[in-house]
Amino acid sequence: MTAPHFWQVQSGIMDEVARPVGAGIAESHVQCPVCSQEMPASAINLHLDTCLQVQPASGVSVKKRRLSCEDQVLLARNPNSPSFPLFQKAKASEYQPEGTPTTSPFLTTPSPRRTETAVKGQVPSGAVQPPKPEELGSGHLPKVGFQEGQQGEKMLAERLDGKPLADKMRPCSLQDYMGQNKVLGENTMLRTLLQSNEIPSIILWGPPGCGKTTLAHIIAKNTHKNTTRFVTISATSASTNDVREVIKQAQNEQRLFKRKTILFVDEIHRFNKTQQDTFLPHVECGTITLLGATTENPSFQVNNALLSRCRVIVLEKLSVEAMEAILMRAVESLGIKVLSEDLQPDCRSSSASETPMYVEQKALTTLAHLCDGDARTGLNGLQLSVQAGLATGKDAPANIMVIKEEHIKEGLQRSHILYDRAGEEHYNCISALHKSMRGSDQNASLYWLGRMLEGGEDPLYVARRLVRFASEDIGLADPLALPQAVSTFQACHFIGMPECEVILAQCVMYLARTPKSIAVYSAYGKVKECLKNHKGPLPPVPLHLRNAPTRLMKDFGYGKGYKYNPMYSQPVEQDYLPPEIKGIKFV
Ligand SMILES: Nc1ncnc2c1ncn2[C@@H]1O[C@H](COP(=O)(O)OP(=O)(O)OP(=O)(O)O)[C@@H](O)[C@H]1O
Ligand SMILES: [Zn+2]
Repeated sequence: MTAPHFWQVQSGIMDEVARPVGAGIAESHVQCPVCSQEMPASAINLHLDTCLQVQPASGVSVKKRRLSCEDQVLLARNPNSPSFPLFQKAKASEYQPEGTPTTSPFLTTPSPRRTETAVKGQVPSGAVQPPKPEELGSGHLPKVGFQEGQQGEKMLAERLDGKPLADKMRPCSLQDYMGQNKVLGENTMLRTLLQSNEIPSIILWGPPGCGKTTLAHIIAKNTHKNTTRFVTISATSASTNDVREVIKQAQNEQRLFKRKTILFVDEIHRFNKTQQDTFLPHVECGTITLLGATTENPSFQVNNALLSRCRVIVLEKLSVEAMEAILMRAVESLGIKVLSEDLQPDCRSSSASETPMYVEQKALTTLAHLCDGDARTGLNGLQLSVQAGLATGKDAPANIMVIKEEHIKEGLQRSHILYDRAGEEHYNCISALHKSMRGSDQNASLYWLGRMLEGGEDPLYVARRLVRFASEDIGLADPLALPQAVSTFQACHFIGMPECEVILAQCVMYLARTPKSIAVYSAYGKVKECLKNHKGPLPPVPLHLRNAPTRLMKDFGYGKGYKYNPMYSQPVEQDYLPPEIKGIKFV
């Protein structure tokens, strides 16, 4: 999630000051493994370059030095080294809010956002037009170009420093916004509205990294700059007071300057219903145009009154083609060349004056498939792979660096599978598993199990569901199912993931194959129904069914007339239900 820890205000007339909500966030610090010096995570790679040269390359121990010479070399050159990914990952996940001062040379070049004021008034109003070169936003990196060998590498490393690549590549115009044709294609409602400069309140609903935040920014950029201002808050960090403050400012702007406010609320589902209510009157009277983004089904998570005043736009996971286009644009911006399968890099021309890195077309395609429609995962995966490539160094004979499929796979961890343990996806998948087993489809059942486990689901959560299924859907058709499921639960409890996955798979297949019966489940349902619908006091337990452990109870007639079945050789005629409900059939 993009979830900025502060809110920022942008306006076409002037860039208003971004005000942090709560304490500002400090950049995380890491310790240099070579000299043990502490520094911001964004500075570690540059520092390592010099630090490794300054430290003597012998085995002699130096004060404060912790790693051997071999360790340093491994660390610097080998992406498989256990300590290697630490830095890369810390860098990739590290969040740098807009405007945070940074030492990265890349970010000290004027960013298009900062030059925004210079181009005000030139932005075509309304209509979606190709951006002019000077308007190209932060989504365009200056290309690395053809640099002298080592220097080219260094430049590339600098391009990757600071903010995650995904943030740097965020498109600023619909031109660079890939996919989502169902909602943005020709003659779609949204495109028409954008072209006519009519922005309604909108809730953007879609999986992580599909472009909700990006689209909101593009929409905001498309509106009349001098009649609208754009404010961003994130429901993960903003309080109700922050919301009130935004609304107050919006009212002032409306009153004093006749300017409307577009308020983008990221992860709007994180606001509770009362907080959502705060917007309501202001959305209704038009002081605020609300753009909300959510990964959760808005019909559960967003206030009904608010929902009825917004259009819900459903964004989908990005297609593989859209992902490829997004990756290609990033690769181009970084000055990395793409190697198609038949095209081998020319060793002679890849001398000192060439761009330092290539990426195999196949590797890009693999990445586009693996990131499961999440552009942020895709771009960050690319960033990790390039950084790994830079650390590995050039291939000796050809003297070039090539990012291959295996580097990509290494860069992406299993977390790429779209699975939200707390959210809707969690319920969708368990429901799909339950229904597949009920339908005796062992194939589909196994698939849904895999989706959950590979996505990081708690195996005990799945096991508990299997226990319930064994009774609810199988019951007496196969009374062995229940002990199977209970054993599965216990086994998962003993051994945990990943070993318990096959145990769960065994049980899932057993439950899918075995005969089903809901007789017990529905019979018990009838009993509950009967109890719920009973009018007046519940009938007393018939005296003959009561136990009579004391003299007094016997005197009251407890147990009187009870026929003890084993004493009879014939079936016994005896009522076991109170007379009031005699004759009701549950089974
Ligand atoms: N349709 C797209 N076209 C081009 N780039 C995209 C697209 N969607 C996402 N991206 C890239 O992925 C990054 C993350 O996208 P964005 O923040 O818009 O996702 P999101 O849907 O808001 O995700 P989350 O719910 O996790 O906040 C962007 O910075 C951008 O670089
Ligand atoms: Zn150091």
